[in-house]
Amino acid sequence: MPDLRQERAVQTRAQVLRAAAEEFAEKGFKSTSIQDVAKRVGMTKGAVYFHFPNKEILAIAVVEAHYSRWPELLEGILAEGHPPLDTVVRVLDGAAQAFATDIVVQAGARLQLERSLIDAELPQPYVGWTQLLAHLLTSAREAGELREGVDPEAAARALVSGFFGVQHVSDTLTGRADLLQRWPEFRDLAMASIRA
Ligand SMILES: CCC[C@@H]1OCC(CO)=C1C(=O)O
Repeated sequence: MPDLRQERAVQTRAQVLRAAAEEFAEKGFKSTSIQDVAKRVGMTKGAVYFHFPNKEILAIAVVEAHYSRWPELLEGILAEGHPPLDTVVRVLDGAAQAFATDIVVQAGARLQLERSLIDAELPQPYVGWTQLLAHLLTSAREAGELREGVDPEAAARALVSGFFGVQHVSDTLTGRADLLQRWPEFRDLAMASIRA
């Protein structure tokens, strides 16, 4: 018999995390209180503190949930067996979709922007994406898909900066409403410059 109490606790933690993501995405770290999160999820403050002893720990959990999306996304695309450069495009298109629609991803991005205001050890931003793309772009070079002279590490850094900039500009100007139009504009330019 599965431990129903354990199952309940896992569900409650997930509900609190989502409510916190909605609050953080909307108002930012400083303007969000545990009380706001509790009210949003329809629980007592004590119930929230049981899962997350303070707001900093809650912010870390939201940022970690944000980053947990990417290995899942990559796994699904790798299973489809596309050539490496096509995989790069699909992974970044998937990330754009997530930034446009996933409140946990949006909250994680905002918390990372506010990291200097948060007294917590948040994961270092951008490095995970850079390593992921550098690995795929190295495979693309080995498969002859990259233009002569394109360095996979440099291209990975440029793609991460470009993607970050596009989603940030879109968020600032339209709350990411135009992200799925704006992202392909940059993507097509960038891919044309590195494709063999
Ligand atoms: C794929 C671009 C990188 C991505 O853009 C926003 C953000 C949030 O911190 C990112 C990260 O930390 O890697």
